[in-house]
Amino acid sequence: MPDSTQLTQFPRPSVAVDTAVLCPVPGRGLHVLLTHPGDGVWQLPGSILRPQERLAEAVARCLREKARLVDRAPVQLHVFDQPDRDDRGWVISVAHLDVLSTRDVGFGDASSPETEPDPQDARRRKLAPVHSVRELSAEHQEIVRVAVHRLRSLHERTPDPFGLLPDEFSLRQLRELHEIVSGENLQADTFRRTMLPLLAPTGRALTQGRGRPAQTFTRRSELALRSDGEGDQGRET
Ligand SMILES: O=P(O)(O)OC[C@H]1O[C@@H](O)[C@H](O)[C@@H]1O
Repeated sequence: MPDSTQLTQFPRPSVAVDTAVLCPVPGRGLHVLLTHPGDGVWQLPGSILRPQERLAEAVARCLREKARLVDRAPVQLHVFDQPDRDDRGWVISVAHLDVLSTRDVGFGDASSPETEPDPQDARRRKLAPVHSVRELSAEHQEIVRVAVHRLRSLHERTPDPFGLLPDEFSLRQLRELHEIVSGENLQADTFRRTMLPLLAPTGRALTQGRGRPAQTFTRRSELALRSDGEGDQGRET
C-alpha cells in the first residue's frame, strides 16, 4: 500500500485542456473550429497544462495562441479520462465548449463563411462540418460529439442559449438558428409553442424581405449552460 502522504509514490497523469469551438454557419450547418500545429494533423485547440497553470488559463492561452480567439470564457464540458486516450502516455483532458458566430471566429465572408480570409492563417485554422471530422483523432472526434450533443440539448429547452442573435429577434430568426444547430428542419408551430413562454415580446416589429413585418422578442431566460446539462454527457446517442 503506497504511503498517501508521499504523492511521489503515485504515478501521475498529465492534464490537458481541449476546446470544441462550435459555430453555426448559415446555410451550411454546424461547424467546429480546427487548428493545425504546422506539423501533424488538424486538431481541437488544446494543450498540456504548464506548471502552476489553471485550467481556464490554459484554455485562454490555447484559444489565443492556436485559434486567434481572445476574451473567450468557454465552459467546462466533460473530463475525458480514458487512460490510453493519448499515444504518448496517461493524459486526462478537461474538455470545454464555446459557441461563436462565423463573424466572431473571424470568418466573415458571406460567400465562404467557413474559410479563413487570410491564406497564411488558412493553413492553421479552419471550420469543418461537425458531421465530417474524421481528420481528427478518435479522442477529439469524441469531444466534438459530446459538445454537439450538449449544444443541441441546450437549444431544445432554451432560446439561443449562447446569445448569438441580436438582443431583439423574430421567431423566424430564432428558428433558423435552432435549425442550424439541430441539423434538421423544425416544425414551425411546435417551435413557436415551445419557445414563446421563454420569450418577451418587445412590441416592435422587424421587416424581413418582402413579407409582413415580424414581431420581435427578447430572451426571458439568461444563458443556461452553467446551470443546465450537468452530468449529461451525451452517452445515450
Ligand atoms: O499539443 P500538446 O500540448 O502536446 O498536447 C495536448 C493534447 O494532448 C491530448 O491528449 C489532448 O487532447 C490535447 O489536445
